[in-house]
Amino acid sequence: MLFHVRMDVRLPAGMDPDERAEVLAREKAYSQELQRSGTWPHLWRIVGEYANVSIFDVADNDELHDLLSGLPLFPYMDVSVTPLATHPSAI
Ligand SMILES: O=C(O)CC1=CCC(=O)O1
Repeated sequence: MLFHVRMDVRLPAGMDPDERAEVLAREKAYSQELQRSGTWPHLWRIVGEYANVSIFDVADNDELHDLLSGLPLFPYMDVSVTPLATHPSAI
């Protein structure tokens, strides 16, 4: 199943710089592992925003929820999920 996911990152302004760097490094490693496995086939920056749009390819809602809630940045993001179906005109 494919899902469109938008993530808006909202790190606290006063966050400790070392803690910020550490969580960002863990986020990068986590997302790159999922990208390599094909579970996260698209990850795009939204121009002018600290946000991304992503496509996830997972078995079901529960797998997506587990992956998203495991993101190191999950406590610092607003996440919006849109399930995708096949468009009848798609070729
Ligand atoms: O910077 C972001 O958009 C948040 C994020 C998701 C995966 C990643 O590596 O960073």
